[in-house]
Parts: sequence; structure tokens; C-alpha cells
Amino acid sequence: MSTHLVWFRADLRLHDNLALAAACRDPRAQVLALFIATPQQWAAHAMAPRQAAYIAAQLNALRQALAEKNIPLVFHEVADFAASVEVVHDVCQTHGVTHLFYNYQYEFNERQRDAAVERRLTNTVCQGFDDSVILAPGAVMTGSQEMYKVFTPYKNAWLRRLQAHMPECVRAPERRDAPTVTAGETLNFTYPQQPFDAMLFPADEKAAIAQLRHFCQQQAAEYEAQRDFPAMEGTSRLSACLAVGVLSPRQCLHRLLAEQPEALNGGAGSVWLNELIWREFYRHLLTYYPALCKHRPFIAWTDRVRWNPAQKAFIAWQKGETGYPIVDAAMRQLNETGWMHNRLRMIVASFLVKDLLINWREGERYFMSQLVDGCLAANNGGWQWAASTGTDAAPYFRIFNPTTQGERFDKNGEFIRRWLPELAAVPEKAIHQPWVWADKQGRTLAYPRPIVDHAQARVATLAAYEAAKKSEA
Ligand SMILES: Cc1cc2nc3c(=O)[nH]c(=O)nc-3n(C[C@H](O)[C@H](O)[C@H](O)COP(=O)(O)OP(=O)(O)OC[C@H]3O[C@@H](n4cnc5c(N)ncnc54)[C@H](O)[C@@H]3O)c2cc1C
Repeated sequence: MSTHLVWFRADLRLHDNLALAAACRDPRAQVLALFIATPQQWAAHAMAPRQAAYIAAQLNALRQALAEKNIPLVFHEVADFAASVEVVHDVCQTHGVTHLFYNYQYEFNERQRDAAVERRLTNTVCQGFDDSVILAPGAVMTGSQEMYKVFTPYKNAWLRRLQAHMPECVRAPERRDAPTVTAGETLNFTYPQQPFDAMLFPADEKAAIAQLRHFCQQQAAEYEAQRDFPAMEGTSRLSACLAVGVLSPRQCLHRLLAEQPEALNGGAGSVWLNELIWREFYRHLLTYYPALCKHRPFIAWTDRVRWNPAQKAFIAWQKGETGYPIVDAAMRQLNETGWMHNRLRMIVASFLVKDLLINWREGERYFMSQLVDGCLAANNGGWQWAASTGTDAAPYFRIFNPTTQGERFDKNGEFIRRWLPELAAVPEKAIHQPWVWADKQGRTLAYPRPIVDHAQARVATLAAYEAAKKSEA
């Protein structure tokens, strides 16, 4: 009899899980599941304690759901990836595993680990799947078989490819004809954990599917009009589910097309589809350019920018005490919930890099340490976009003005007031420059003055980037 082992990593779900479905295809096979926590590895990547708590919750829900299918989940905790290779080997030996099934992860260390596992398992057939993307890396290439470096042509090619090869979702496995499995005690790992808000991030697969359905039915058509305004609930808030694999992007695609059939033709819902394609773009890039995983910039000369080592300013940014209300409200949202609206991610990233001239890698790491949806590809892509070091990034001379960004995207200061109670007394029209108002009134505020003058910072940043660019010649 064959014994199939499904190694779960960032794919904590039953539905549309390619590795799980393949492992369960033969009804006679015995099926086991495995999850390995690697706290030391997670710490090296500054994984947020909120994300660790999210993974723990999803893992327990998955274990219960697997038990209902009579699939036992084996859990181990080891320090790092090197040790996890040995665990997989030992589990295969102990249980006489004939076939190992897993879904690919595209980050450099993860790929090295998987290659090591495949080398180590000489008596086990190993099969990997492109599960965390709609189209596999390598499926969307230029005519000369290169990875696209610019998003729009990539997107057009991606859509053409999708229409020619629409991937279907696979079903959750049937209950297996095997001894009854009980889920057992709650699993946990030693990594620090911080509670996440289950109202904001679906606590299990069922809740995630319900949230996806609700968004696609009720909100996707309005997404284009609402997505840039952080005071509105205009986006799906599914990023944490997608990051740890409680939902697959194929489920998102098919639910969107079921509710908004014109999304593929540029109609209602197409802007949301665009975001799913950005997600794929960054994942494909990471696979094609593994140096991105080592935080190398895409544009080499930007590595010569002389960054400001200012620790005080960096801490003020982290705490949301820069004196720029939109930046501070955003950072407090991040610190308190583990999530930040996309428009605000762009604003605070631009502020850190282009107003404070602090190395984008510091911001990238800080985001990872806080985000419940932290994901290397999207986070690195977002930071390199904002810092103008990435492929198809904002040009280096494009510098957001944090005051006018606030005025445009949080006109009445509704979002700012939600996160900065110390500005409660400031009238609506003054909310984006509270100190200008306070000085005129002869008042003091329990809120910092701007830590940097935007106009001066802009000039200094342009000079720093231009000096780096010139030194290339
Ligand atoms: C500096 C910076 C850092 C970021 N870090 C992360 C990160 O660590 N993890 C993460 O998932 N996203 C990251 N993003 C992308 C984006 O901000 C979030 O995906 C989005 O805000 C999540 O909210 P949502 O689920 O409501 O998104 P929606 O607007 O509903 O979008 C749907 C899904 O598409 C994907 N998506 C949306 N926008 C992007 C994008 N620009 N790039 C890649 N994928 C996208 C996400 O999976 C998201 O859940 C970052 C963006 C910036 C500018």
C-alpha cells in the first residue's frame, strides 16, 4: 500500500490545495499531513508575532478539518530549515512514506530546503506544485523567454495566457476510509505570538471563503472607486489569508469571475483582478531574480545612495511620531492591527526613504516584523517600488508629498482622527498641518512638530540619488 505525506507550509487549507488533492487522489493510499515550525528561521526573517499567532490559529483549524477527513497531522518544531530536512526524512522513514507532496515556495531559502529534501529522500517519490499562484512562474515570459520587467506588458501577456489556459480549482478531499482521527490538543510553537483581531482577519478557512464571497458580491465592483481611501472599508482584507495560504489565488479569481463576469474584459472587478496580477508579478520576479530574496536592489546603482543612519528619525517613523498626520495614523494602524491600507503603505514607505533618506531595507524589515500579511515577494516589491530601486518602480524623482497625499486620500481627516486622538481638537481644515493651526491659535498640542521639512528633504534626496546615479558612469 502507498503512504502519501502532504507537507503543509504556506498553504493551510483543504480547498483548492494542489498537493493535498494529488495526495488524496488514490482512495487506497494512506494519507498523512505534516507541518514543521522553524522559529529560528522565522526570526531571521523578522516574522511578525501576529503572523505567528495567525499561522498557529490556522494550523489548528486545518488540523481539525483534516481530522474530519481522517487525515492525521504530524507536527514538529525545529530551529531552522536545515533541521526540517531531517524531520521530513525521519517522518518518511517512520511512516514508510512512498510519496511526498508539497506546494512550492518561491523564496531562495525555501527552494534550497526543498532541493535538499528531494536529494535526501532517495526512496520516496517527491512531487511539487505551483499552488500559490494562478499561473506558474515561467508561464508568462517575453518572446525571448525573459521575465517581463514592466508590469503592464506582463499583465497583458498574463491575461492572454490565462484565457488560453484557465486553471480550475480542485475540490477539498473526501473523508477517507481510514481509522478515525481525533485532532487532539492545541498545537503551538515557541515563537513569540501576539493576538490578531479575528474580526479583521478570518480565523479559519470557512470564514475566509465567506469573506471572499462577500467581497466579490458586494464590494469588488466598487473597488476601483474606493480602494484609495483608507477611511473606507474598500479593499478585501484577504492579504493575510493569501499570505499563509488559507485561500488560494485561484479561488479568488474564480469567485471574482462568478460574481463579476466582466472582470476579465476590463469591466467591474477588473481593478481588483489587477492586484492579484501584481501579486503574481512579484512572485514570478522573485523566482526569476533570486537576488531579490537577499534584498538586493533591482537597479544596481541605487545601492550607492548614501542613506541616513538616523536612528531617532527611524524610531519616530516606527512609532507614528513624525508630525505628519497621515504617516503617523498609518503607522499606528500597522502597530495596533498588523495591517495597513495599501495607499498608506506607499505613503509611509515613500516618507521613510525619500523624506528621511533611510535605507528601504530598514522599512522592509520593520514591516515584516509587524504585518500579519507579511510576504517577502509583495513586501520587497512594495518597498523597492517606493524606493525607486525596483523593476517598474516609481522613478527616483517622484517623491510623495505627505501633506498633499493626506489631503487627497483622507480629505476630512476621518482616518487620521481614528488613530490620532491627540488631534481631536484640531478643526477639519487644519488636520493635515496641525502645527500651522496651533501656532496661529497660540496653542500647544500633545503631538510632535514635523521631524523633517518636506521641501528641504526632497532636495537632499534628489541630490543623494543623483550622486549615486552619476557614480555609475
Ligand atoms: C511598501 C509596501 C509593502 C507591502 N507589503 C506587503 C506584504 O508584506 N504582504 C502583502 O500581501 N502585500 C503587501 N503589500 C501590497 C498591498 O499593500 C497589500 O497586499 C494590501 O494592502 C492588502 O490589503 P487587501 O487584502 O485588502 O488588498 P486588496 O486591495 O483587496 O487586494 C487583493 C489582494 O491582492 C494582493 N495585492 C494587492 N495589492 C498588491 C500589491 N501592490 N502587490 C502585491 N500584491 C498585492 C494581496 O494579496 C491582496 O490581498 C505591500 C505594499 C507596499 C506599498
